[in-house]
Amino acid sequence: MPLIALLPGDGIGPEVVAEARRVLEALDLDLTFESAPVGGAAYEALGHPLPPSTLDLAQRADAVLFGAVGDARYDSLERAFRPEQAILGLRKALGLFANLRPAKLFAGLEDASALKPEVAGAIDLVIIRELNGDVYFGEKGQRKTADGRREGYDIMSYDEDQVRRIAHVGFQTARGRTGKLCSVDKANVLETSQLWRDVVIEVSAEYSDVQLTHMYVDNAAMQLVRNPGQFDTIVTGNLFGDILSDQASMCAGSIGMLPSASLNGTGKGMYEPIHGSAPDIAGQGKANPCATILSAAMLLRHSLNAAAAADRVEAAVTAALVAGSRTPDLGGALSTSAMGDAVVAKL
Ligand SMILES: NC(=O)C1=CN([C@@H]2O[C@H](COP(=O)(O)OP(=O)(O)OC[C@H]3O[C@@H](n4cnc5c(N)ncnc54)[C@H](O)[C@@H]3O)[C@@H](O)[C@H]2O)C=CC1
Ligand SMILES: CC(C)CC(=O)C(=O)O
Ligand SMILES: [Mg+2]
Repeated sequence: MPLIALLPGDGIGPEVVAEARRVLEALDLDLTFESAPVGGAAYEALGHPLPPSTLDLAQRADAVLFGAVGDARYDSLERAFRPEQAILGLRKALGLFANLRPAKLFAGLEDASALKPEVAGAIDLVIIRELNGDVYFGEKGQRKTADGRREGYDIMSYDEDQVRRIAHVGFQTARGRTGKLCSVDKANVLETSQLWRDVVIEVSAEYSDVQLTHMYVDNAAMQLVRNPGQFDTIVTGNLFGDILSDQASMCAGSIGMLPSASLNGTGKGMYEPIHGSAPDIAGQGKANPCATILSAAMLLRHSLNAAAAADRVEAAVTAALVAGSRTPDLGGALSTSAMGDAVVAKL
């Protein structure tokens, strides 16, 4: 019986994870669930954002369903104790180097997109974001310059093995879709990106069936709103992927719609919406649970080998949206749990 670790976290995390759990339970798949605190909730309960008991559960489980972490009230803590360190720590400890962030416009959401309907309608892409390296995991700190001024620093780096393994994920993903891979970097300025580009080109020799292009990240940000339909698979680093996926979400209607899968090549994975803990709407029943429900579908597909069940969940989300079910971010008035009800009713 597969064990799913539920790590709801902070803010809207518990609200959206509760709905995704209901959807998974409604499938009657014989899953077991175990929950543990993470982020600010874990700091309050156990004095650390990623306590050993939570990490142990994540390591024992077949898959992890994660909500979100973070709240301004922890922003003055020493960095090691801040909620966000929990998500970074889990990604590192579980070796989750490949983050898949699909962005497509669900039927009927053209009016929710920030783009013109005819532009938004073409969006169907996946961002493959490297998740274990880059500036997020480099040496960082604050120090004093020789003349006594404060200076902050974060080292950006990738080694060739890190780039190679995510490049393979990019090429393989593109191969399974329309065969177009766009590698996004900043090779005109950054040495980290130059190595990235060189290694991606080397790996491309093994994928002659995939059409590889390169784009600078600033242009990619612009092209995503100008013509998102030109992209199929994007492979990029941790920082650029983080930013571009939030942007892509709004092209597709709402940040409350985008799921993600974080994988390490073993079949085990962590699944989470791309959004954060949204303190501005937490506790008000306004959060859109679809990103987390769709993350649960990715969990079924990638970790439990249950593609038919994943298809069922995705079809139920589509059917609920087509029937007009909308949370406030999509221009509707349904509460988080009413949106969950609408999806469960369509399973
Ligand atoms: N993976 C994680 O746990 C992440 C955590 N964070 C943390 O979350 C906290 C808030 O960060 P923000 O920059 O405000 O980003 P955020 O993604 O939490 O919120 C940005 C905006 O999107 C809205 N939003 C987000 N999810 C939504 C949903 N499901 N339905 C409807 N509206 C939604 C929020 O209300 C807010 O206006 C911070 O502490 C941050 O560090 C941020 C991003 C990812
Ligand atoms: C809080 C960050 C570490 C994570 C983030 O913004 C993301 O993964 O999208
Ligand atoms: Mg982010």
